[in-house]
Amino acid sequence: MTLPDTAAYPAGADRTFQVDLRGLVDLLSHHLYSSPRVYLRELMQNAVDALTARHALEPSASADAFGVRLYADGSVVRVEDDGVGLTEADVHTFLATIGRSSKRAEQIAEQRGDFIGQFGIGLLSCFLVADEIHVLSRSARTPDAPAVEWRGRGDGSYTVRTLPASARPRPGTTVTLTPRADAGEWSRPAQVHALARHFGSLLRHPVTFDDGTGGTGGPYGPGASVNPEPAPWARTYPTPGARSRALAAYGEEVFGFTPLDTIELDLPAVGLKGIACVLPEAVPAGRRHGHRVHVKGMLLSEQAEEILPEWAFFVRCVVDAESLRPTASRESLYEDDTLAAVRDALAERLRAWIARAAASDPDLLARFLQAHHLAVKSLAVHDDEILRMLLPWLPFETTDGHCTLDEFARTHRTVLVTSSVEEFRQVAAIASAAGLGVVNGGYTYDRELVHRLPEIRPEVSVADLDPATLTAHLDPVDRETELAAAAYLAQARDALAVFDCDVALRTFQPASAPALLVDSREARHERTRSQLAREQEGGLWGDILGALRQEAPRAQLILNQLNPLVRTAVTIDEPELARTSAEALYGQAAMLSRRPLKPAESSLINRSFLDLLAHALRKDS
Ligand SMILES: Nc1ncnc2c1ncn2[C@@H]1O[C@H](COP(=O)(O)OP(=O)(O)OP(=O)(O)O)[C@@H](O)[C@H]1O
Repeated sequence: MTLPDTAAYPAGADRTFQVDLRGLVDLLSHHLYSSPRVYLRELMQNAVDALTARHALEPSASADAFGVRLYADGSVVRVEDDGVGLTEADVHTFLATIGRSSKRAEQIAEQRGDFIGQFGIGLLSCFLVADEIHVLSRSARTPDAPAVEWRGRGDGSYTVRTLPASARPRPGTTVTLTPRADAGEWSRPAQVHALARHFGSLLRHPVTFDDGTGGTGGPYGPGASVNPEPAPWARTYPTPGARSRALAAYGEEVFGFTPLDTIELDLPAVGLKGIACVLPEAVPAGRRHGHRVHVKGMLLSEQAEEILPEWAFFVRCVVDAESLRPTASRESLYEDDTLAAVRDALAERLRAWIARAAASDPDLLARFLQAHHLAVKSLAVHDDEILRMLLPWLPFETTDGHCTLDEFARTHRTVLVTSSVEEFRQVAAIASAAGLGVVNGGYTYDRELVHRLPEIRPEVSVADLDPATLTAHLDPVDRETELAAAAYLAQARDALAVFDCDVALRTFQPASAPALLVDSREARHERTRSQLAREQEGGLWGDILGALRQEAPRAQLILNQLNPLVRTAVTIDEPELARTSAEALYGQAAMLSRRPLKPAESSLINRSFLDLLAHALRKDS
């Protein structure tokens, strides 16, 4: 089908895109803005940008010469500023042209960083709560220009008319919205006041709020200040202690927890100031927290993750920066070189705080590590400096209980480390009775970190604990005992051959432990693979598994000659009972290792228990 050309557009002529404003607003409200409440942030931000432009025009004016006045009485919301204002031509160019912003114009390119807005779409957010935007403005750049009135409607139409100067005697702009009934939630006076405080409490220009009651009926105004005090880090305090208490109290007010400590942030190069609050409790590793980011005082994002690296999940920050660039939604930051540099510099500040605590405040360091040792471990793995500073202080699970590596290395010049929690559980009691110092390397980062201990404590050596190391530390029994037990050991080996398990007799403490099953997870996997390969012999799968087969290390059941039960067991001359007792000892040692049991092992435990019970009952009857 060919569309007929209208007379205004001869065939082949260039045409102009039409914009369906309703569709565009719908898109913004569902995909760009998190909530209709952002309309107030956008209006306040435009007012603040207009003040910035006015100050550039009149540099000698004092900082509080120009301000912003908010008004909400339940039926209208008004934002009035003493900013640079607009002429009729400006209105056509900027207000009525979506995507065009005066803050991006060529001639002010060098000043662009002074403004928060730049995309030319922020005003559209007003359509989230109202069908019409009413603007009354008077230009400070062209003081003799008349006042101008613009009415923009959600259907895409607008009207402009000029008014006598008396309609707005002083330069500046007033934006008035009459919120729809369905937007009442965002336009009630108390709500507008709360939103204004939320977004604007750190703004540097005077911002006031009026609820239209003339100060008689309502809690605000006229002229109640939204930002009565400068940011807490910009105030002066009588003592450093008073300062840090005030910053901690602010952190608590903003985040709802009492910080373990408050770290001041100050990066003059990007005009950034703020605080990082150290969380008093551990958070799951890798959970990133949103930080509150203000740009030129205006709260843009409460969920900005980008300003700190991933490892810094033990703090939440509030910062106010001059030259970070928000994205169009304002809810995150534009990833550019400045943001990368800010992230690095803030990370450096956090490291410096850790270093200071390590060097001069052991109590703070201990409380910090108690809550955040996991975060610090993840950091130390990649950060040599943190590793050097903090590795000796980090807690580990060892055969001497939970202690720091430094404490542990004082009594164990050779530190052995297991590769899994399960191996540690198997050997801990026996290794410590044998005088070996073992650290549980099974938790994330731990084995890697323990192996790096000699970098900072060269006198200490670290080795992986394998079954052979442990067995070598268990005392062999004398020849005579070994010979006397030989028959029993042979029967036990035969009974346990199905589990690829060897049996040996040693003496070790504690004497109450009858047997120790020395095995490693890798060895077990290797044996499972070999077994599968044997079962599938000849098939394609069997060939593949067979090709992968290595010399599978065997498990070892080490019987304890010091244990009374074992002493009796090795003298059993009844073959069936000897087998059953060996199986029972194996089953008990496997259960003690707390690793998951294979079905064959569970049924072995079951069977040996019943056999032993039957044997005991037979004997009694
Ligand atoms: N209070 C105001 N005073 C003077 N000019 C204003 C005011 N509000 C809006 N404008 C003009 O209207 C233009 C469009 O505003 P809008 O909020 O849509 O976009 P922006 O602020 O430029 O960019 P962004 O989409 O990033 O907010 C602005 O660039 C500015 O020229």
